[in-house]
Amino acid sequence: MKDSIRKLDERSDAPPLKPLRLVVAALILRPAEPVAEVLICQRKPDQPMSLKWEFPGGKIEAGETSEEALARELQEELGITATIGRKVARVRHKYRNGGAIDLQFFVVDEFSGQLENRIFNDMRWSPLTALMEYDFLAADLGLIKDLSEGKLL
Ligand SMILES: Nc1nc2c([nH]c(=O)n2[C@@H]2O[C@H](COP(=O)(O)OP(=O)(O)OP(=O)(O)O)[C@@H](O)[C@H]2O)c(=O)[nH]1
Repeated sequence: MKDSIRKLDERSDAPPLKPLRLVVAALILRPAEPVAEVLICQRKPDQPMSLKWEFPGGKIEAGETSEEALARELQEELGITATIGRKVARVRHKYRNGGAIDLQFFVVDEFSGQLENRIFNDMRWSPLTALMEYDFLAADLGLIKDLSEGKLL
């Protein structure tokens, strides 16, 4: 008993934990030969983790479902109205700055509106098999390996 109380006390000296950020991202697909293509986006030079590639999306806000949050983000970032499809992956990742994220990926193969780059440094369609050529955010690495090897879709 004494032991566990001491351990709790020790822990209270630690810096406060950063809250887990709940994030959703989209694999927007379009048919192509010989393999389907997915939309990838590059972060701006002045953002944290600058110039890394990621999938469009962002943080879930209070009161939103994952799908609602993703539809909102795609409207804000790309100007499209997307139909959010099935969830294909969920990963937890701790970045070195101490921030942890819980990231869910959904397929989108239907949207209306004209795709428009509103916030990214660059944006392009990549064949699934070419994804490993891009410098992606660390949390995405397992997913892009699976996608590039045809394991997930
Ligand atoms: N949209 C998106 N975010 C991702 C991916 N992978 C990944 O680690 N993230 C992280 O998830 C968070 C998404 O937050 P956000 O899009 O709302 O805002 P942000 O980049 O300005 O981040 P910040 O508010 O933490 O500075 C970021 O910290 C981003 O680095 C991904 O593939 N897509």
